Amino acid sequence: MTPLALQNDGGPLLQVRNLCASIGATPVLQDVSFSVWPKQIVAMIGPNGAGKTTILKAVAGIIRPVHAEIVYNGVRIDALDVADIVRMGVVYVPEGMSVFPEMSVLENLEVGGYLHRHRIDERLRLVFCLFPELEAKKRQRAGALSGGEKRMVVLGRGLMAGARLLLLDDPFLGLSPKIVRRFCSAFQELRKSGLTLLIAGQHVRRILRVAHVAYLIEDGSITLTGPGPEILHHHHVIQILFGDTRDSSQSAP
Ligand SMILES: Nc1ncnc2c1ncn2[C@@H]1O[C@H](COP(=O)(O)OP(=O)(O)OP(=O)(O)O)[C@@H](O)[C@H]1O
Repeated sequence: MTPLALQNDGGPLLQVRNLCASIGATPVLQDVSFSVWPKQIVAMIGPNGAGKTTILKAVAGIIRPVHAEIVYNGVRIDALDVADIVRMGVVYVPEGMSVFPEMSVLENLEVGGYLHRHRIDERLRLVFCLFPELEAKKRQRAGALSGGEKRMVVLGRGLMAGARLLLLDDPFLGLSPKIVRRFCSAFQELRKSGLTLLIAGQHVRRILRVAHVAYLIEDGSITLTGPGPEILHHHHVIQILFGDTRDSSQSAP
């Protein structure tokens, strides 16, 4: 896999400071600050409704924060449009398996690359290298794919957009343990090739096992930070996310 170049001077790739966001009149995030370093896998975990998706969408420019300073690769992005943020390499990959069902797998992937048409072949090679089954089915209707394959297309579309920082919203939702393992390997491959991943979601054990750094979000604020495997064993995380006092690494998922 070809390494992807980034102009980073050794500092954080993404710095979010004092992010406050509301949905309608309801405050959802309060003073969220965190950093993501290049080639890291960073996790955002927390109970339902804690604000994980809102953080990803604010970074991607999909939700306009009430207040924030968001710096990506040395450039302030919190007032930019979504398309400009995508062009810089920050790509939000939504949860779910939404594909254009009547279009082919290849056409679905090409839709993701419309902002970077000149490097479409290189990105297709990356997607097909990660998920050879998509290459084998590239002329088939995307609507006929399995759930796991559709999820590969959704991630593939994000890669086709030229992602350097992938914002992955609940990437394991609805997937079998076998496909979850495939995606974990794909994430590690992407990281080795130079990408940085910010993963939010409910499959906490899976996510924390691959995360260099994890942030626990509760009621719109960061309440705990640490290396992924350490957070997995933290008594507060076990209590609020697993609802018991057993060692969280021992049970599925
Ligand atoms: N479209 C919306 N309209 C109204 N409230 C919303 C909307 N989207 C999110 N919210 C509220 O914002 C808060 C944060 O939601 P968010 O989706 O960021 O949480 P989350 O941590 O990603 O949750 P989950 O793990 O359940 O996806 C929740 O209280 C939610 O009810």
